[in-house]
Amino acid sequence: MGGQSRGALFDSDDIVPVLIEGVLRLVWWVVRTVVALVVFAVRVPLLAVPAAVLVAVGVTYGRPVALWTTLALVVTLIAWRLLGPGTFGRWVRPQLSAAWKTVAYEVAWRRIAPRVGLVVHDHGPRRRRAGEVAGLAWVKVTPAGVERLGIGLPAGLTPDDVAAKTDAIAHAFRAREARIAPSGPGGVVIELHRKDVLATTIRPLPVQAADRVNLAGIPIGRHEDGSPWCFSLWQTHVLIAGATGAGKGSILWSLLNGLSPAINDGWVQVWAIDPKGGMELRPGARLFSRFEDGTPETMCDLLEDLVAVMDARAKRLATQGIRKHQPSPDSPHVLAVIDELATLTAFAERSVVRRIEQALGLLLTKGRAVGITVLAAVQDPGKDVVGWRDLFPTRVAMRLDNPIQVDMVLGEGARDVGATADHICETTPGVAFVRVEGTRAVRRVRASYLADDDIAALASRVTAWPALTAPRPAPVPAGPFDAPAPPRAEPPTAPETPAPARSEDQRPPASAAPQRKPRKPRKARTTSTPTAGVEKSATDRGVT
Ligand SMILES: Nc1ncnc2c1ncn2[C@@H]1O[C@H](COP(=O)(O)OP(=O)(O)OP(=O)(O)O)[C@@H](O)[C@H]1O
Repeated sequence: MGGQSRGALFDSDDIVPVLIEGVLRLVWWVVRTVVALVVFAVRVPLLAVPAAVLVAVGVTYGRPVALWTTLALVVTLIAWRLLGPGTFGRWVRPQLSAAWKTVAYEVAWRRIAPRVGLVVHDHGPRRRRAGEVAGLAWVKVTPAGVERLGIGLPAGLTPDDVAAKTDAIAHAFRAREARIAPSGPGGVVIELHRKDVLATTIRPLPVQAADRVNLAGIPIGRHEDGSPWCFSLWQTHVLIAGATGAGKGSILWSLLNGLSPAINDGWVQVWAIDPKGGMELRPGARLFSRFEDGTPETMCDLLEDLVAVMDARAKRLATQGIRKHQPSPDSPHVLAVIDELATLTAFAERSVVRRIEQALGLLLTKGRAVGITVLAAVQDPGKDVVGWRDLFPTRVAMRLDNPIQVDMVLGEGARDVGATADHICETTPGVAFVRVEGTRAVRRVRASYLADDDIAALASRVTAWPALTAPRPAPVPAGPFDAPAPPRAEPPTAPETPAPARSEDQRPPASAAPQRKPRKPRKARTTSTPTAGVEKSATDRGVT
């Protein structure tokens, strides 16, 4: 009676088939072990190569020599750790921890993946009994201690399926947070964060007057992996959303700090509106070519003046057959900063609200191509900016009140792939989530913090060039239900000497690229920054 045992190859009790089966199984086991060793050696060369060398030394020269060699290796590593902790932390520690964590994760992943549901089952007629589990392909550890798991996805699983399980994966591996990072087709990368490397305040990056500013990558803080957080103002508009005290100001000041050499050289201008009465931006008024913190009407005027500059520039570029604006001191890139978009229209007359909305709409739809970037901050991404949100290609989610707001700011699914902006702690202002360009993945970042002294030092070493001017378009006629607009408020401290008219359409064509030219002697001039209230001549300028 030879009933077939589970997994037996031959249905027989004869000795020969049993022997053949035994030999086949042994060969299969040897092949699998060799393949596993080769895979291990490829994945963890730092462990495999020394291990192979030590085995070779032991076989060739005997065990005592192998033991002494091992001891020498360990002493060398300890000495390196003590004498050069920087290079050890950069080159050796990530490799060593990846080596042993590869082994640990190999074991743990097989247990955890099916439990969190990362498994697919066949539904066709040729059903396999066991499901196919998402496989662990590799393990890496970054110098900042982030553990990255490369996962191969079997047919039927998508990165979104893994994203939906990030909370369960984080808990299973006892990590603080798990996030999905970009990867090629058929795979996904899970990042496990065990400690908060962004817990401490980041000092502002030192900026020299001679530094070359790259509008497509202004360093303003740090990523979680320790690399610099570089912010692009090139051909984009920026929306920063965060509850009160989230640290929106730190992103703004870090940007101004990074831009300061370009502001000083005149190929970047900042036009700023502070509807909260100048609380946030007034200390940096010298950096702004235009600054308004007074009435809604004056802020509206600033936006309409910028629309006029935009239209004049668009006309000039079209006449010259240029499709993309290149900033230069003759035709600078303009960054329009609005600190608290909702307050801008909250207390204005209806007719002024309409003018503001029209001007803002024009800047957001037509400004990018002609070198105008709008950067707006909001506390509530829902009610405050629901109509504008999609016109801001770059969005930053700082500490928010609920998960719905996270998706409102960063786009649908952002919360699922790990943008837990609603979990950002109140004790870490300046922390934010941003999208990784061109992907659905998100990254956690922190902006550097400029204290009042840093802002004062920044403002003392940089002076903005006079604001561009261009003829204003005719105002939109008031509707039948609009309240009559109040007379235009005069700036409280208008400069005595009018700013030199640097009309866009009168100036020579822009140079090809933003280059630091030797400073040309400039006539004594005043800024058109009425509320700055200081006349600034070229000799006043602190940066050389
Ligand atoms: N990047 C940062 N690092 C450390 N501390 C910060 C950072 N940013 C802000 N802070 C601290 O948090 C406080 C609030 O920051 P900030 O005023 O920029 O917040 P906010 O989002 O602009 O708030 P509100 O919308 O109410 O103006 C600051 O006074 C400062 O003490």
